[in-house]
Amino acid sequence: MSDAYAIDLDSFSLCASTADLAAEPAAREHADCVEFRMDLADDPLDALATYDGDLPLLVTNRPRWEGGETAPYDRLDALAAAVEHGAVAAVDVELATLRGRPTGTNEVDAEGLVARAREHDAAVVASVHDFDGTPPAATLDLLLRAAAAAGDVGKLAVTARTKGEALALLSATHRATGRGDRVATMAMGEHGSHTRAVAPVYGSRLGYAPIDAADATAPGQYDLATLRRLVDDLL
Ligand SMILES: O=C1C[C@@](O)(C(=O)O)C[C@@H](O)[C@@H]1O
Repeated sequence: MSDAYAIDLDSFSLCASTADLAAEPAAREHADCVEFRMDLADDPLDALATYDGDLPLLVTNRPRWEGGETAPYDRLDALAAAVEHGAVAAVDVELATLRGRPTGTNEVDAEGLVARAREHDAAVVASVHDFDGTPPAATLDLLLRAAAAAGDVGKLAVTARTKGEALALLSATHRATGRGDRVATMAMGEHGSHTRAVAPVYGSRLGYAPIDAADATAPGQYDLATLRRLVDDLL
């Protein structure tokens, strides 16, 4: 990564989530970075090769087993190639991968990917997603602690089936920040939308929003301009 493209993980950064890097100019007004969803793009490495936008990139290549679209066979290799790009400031790696989930035919394993990221000064976002619900408080604490230890920031996206579950995620975020863990949190789904605006108040370092609401990459996301306004009003 070149210094011009750093993402500040010591304060809140808002990522415009997109599968189309050509949309970056439209994100500049409100976003601090772009989450490039490589798994949703047609030729992600080609798109990266020609990227010359202003915003730093966080690259994500989500496998199907964690709610994404990538077939597992080449996804870590593609991420390892991506972190060599000067605009890539961070890479998302699932905690399950970092914990040794088999990586199949990839030449690069999780350790190799992290080493490649380090070589190129790209931060590692260790991520956990629960698309079914929100685990009990003790599990939220364990997951956040483990994710924060495994990456430069530990990200936890759960699904809030009730407002109470959304509140449980906010409380876990508050506890994690209190014990010094660098985390990013959000509750997916209708009951969790407000956590995207409020979690940064409790220390969440990353938020995600589509430039247009129609292109949401997760349930319950606000569009980019709305989340920027809400977060800025609260922080
Ligand atoms: O992991 C995340 C968080 C997210 O799922 C969300 O709920 O905003 C959106 C994804 O694009 C991103 O990779």
